[in-house]
Parts: sequence; C-alpha cells; structure tokens
Amino acid sequence: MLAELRGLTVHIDTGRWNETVLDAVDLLVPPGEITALLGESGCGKSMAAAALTGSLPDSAHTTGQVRIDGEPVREWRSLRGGTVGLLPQAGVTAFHSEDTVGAQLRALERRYNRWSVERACSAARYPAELTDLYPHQHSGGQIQRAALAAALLPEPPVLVADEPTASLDTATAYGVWATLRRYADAGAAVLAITHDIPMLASARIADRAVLMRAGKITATGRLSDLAALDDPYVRGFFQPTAPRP
Ligand SMILES: Nc1ncnc2c1ncn2[C@@H]1O[C@H](COP(=O)(O)OP(=O)(O)OP(=O)(O)O)[C@@H](O)[C@H]1O
Repeated sequence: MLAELRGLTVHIDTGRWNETVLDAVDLLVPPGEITALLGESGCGKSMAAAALTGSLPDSAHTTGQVRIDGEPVREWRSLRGGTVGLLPQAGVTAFHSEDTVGAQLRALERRYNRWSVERACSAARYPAELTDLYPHQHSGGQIQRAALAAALLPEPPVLVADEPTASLDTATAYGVWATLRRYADAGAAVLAITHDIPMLASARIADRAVLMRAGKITATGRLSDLAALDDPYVRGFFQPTAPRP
C-alpha cells in the first residue's frame, strides 16, 4: 500500500499564536521500503506523521491531500490502526492509563485477530514480564517498545514510527530497526522519523531518506546520496561536529 502526502499544507492556529508547520509537502511512503524522515527538532516531522495517521490537532487547518494507494483519504476512522499504524513519539500516549499494558495488547489481539501478543512483543523487543504493569510504571524505552508492539498487532500495511529508538540502548535499537526492516521487507510501507542517523547509515536500514527543514521537504534520496550533498544544513546531520547554519 502506497501512502502519500500531496501538496499538504498545515497551518496551526491556537488563537494565541499561529504557524504554518507543513508547507506544500509531497511525501511518498512506498510499500516494501523504509522511508526515513529526517530534520532538525521542530521542523514538522511529527506533524507529517500526524497528517498520515489522521491525528492532527484540532487547531490544524489543512489544504492538500493524504492518499492511500492513490485515493484521497476522507474518513480516517476506517483507516486508523488496521490500515495505518502509528508508533507515537511518546509511547505512553498509545495506551490509556487505567489498564495494564498486557490487557490493552490482548484487547488489540482480539480486536484485529492478526498478530499474537507474543509475536508482537518479541518483534518489538518488549519483555513479556512487564505486561502486568500499567503504562506509567514503564521506563521511556520500555513503553516505547510496548507501543511498537501495539502498533504491530493489527499488522497495518502502512506503519509510521515516530522516533522508534529514541530512548533505547544501541543493541536494543538495532533489534528494533531490524524488526522494522523485516516488516518492510514483508511488504509494508514504513515511515520512520528519526535522529538516529549513525545507526541508519552504518546498518543500511533505510531505503530512502527525506530531509525536512522549516516545514518543507528540502531533499530526497538514498542516505548516501544525501550525505554527499554539498549543503551545510544537510552536512550538519551527517557530520555532527559541524555546526548547523
Ligand atoms: N499539538 C500541537 N499544537 C500546536 N502546535 C504544535 C503541536 N505539536 C507541534 N506543534 C508545533 O508544530 C511545529 C512542528 O512540530 P513537530 O512536532 O512536527 O516537530 P518535529 O520535527 O517532530 O520535532 P522533534 O524532532 O523535536 O520531535 C513546532 O513548531 C511545534 O511547536
């Protein structure tokens, strides 16, 4: 399934301040691939994820389209979870607070009848012995992996992972990237938002990378092609010692 943003502009107006957070963004997330979305903090990556997963804030005004397999999306409720899965940047927001993570994962297993809880937890590197804990009793990295398990359970053909490895040690992060790689190899369209460029580059995990700056897509290509660009903003991502302009 191909997911895409077409000419998507998102303007946020909270009444106290307003800002254009996405500016005519064209973004392709093809099946069978991991597309890495990179860019400096606050440039709009999570907003692009929210647009693809139908979870923009109420204060957002949009123009342009979100398309799944070429068809403009009008009714998000029918797509969420089963068709388009989201691993949110703050994993704890994937759960409600009143029930254990295990109970919530089992509810997803029953609802979608796709992956088992055991399979999803193992793929997400989430330790099964934690399932009796409530969401707030987890560490940041633990709840992030629980949220990945929750996102995988419905086996969505499109998976958006917002900083899937941000709170993880290197070995666990590598395991999570390997899972996302296998998930894409099985046919899913995966969009991974990340600052974990050294891991992406060394393990050749992503098929393509898309670079954002101030709400706009500024470059798209293989990671190695982007790394070779003679642009100070781009170089800042690949050579962390160089100050960004
Ligand atoms: N719920 C919200 N309501 C209003 N504005 C928001 C909301 N969430 C984010 N923004 C604004 O949208 C802009 C883009 O934020 P976004 O979260 O997409 O950045 P990001 O690239 O994902 O950053 P980071 O790498 O730090 O997570 C920021 O200026 C931010 O202040």
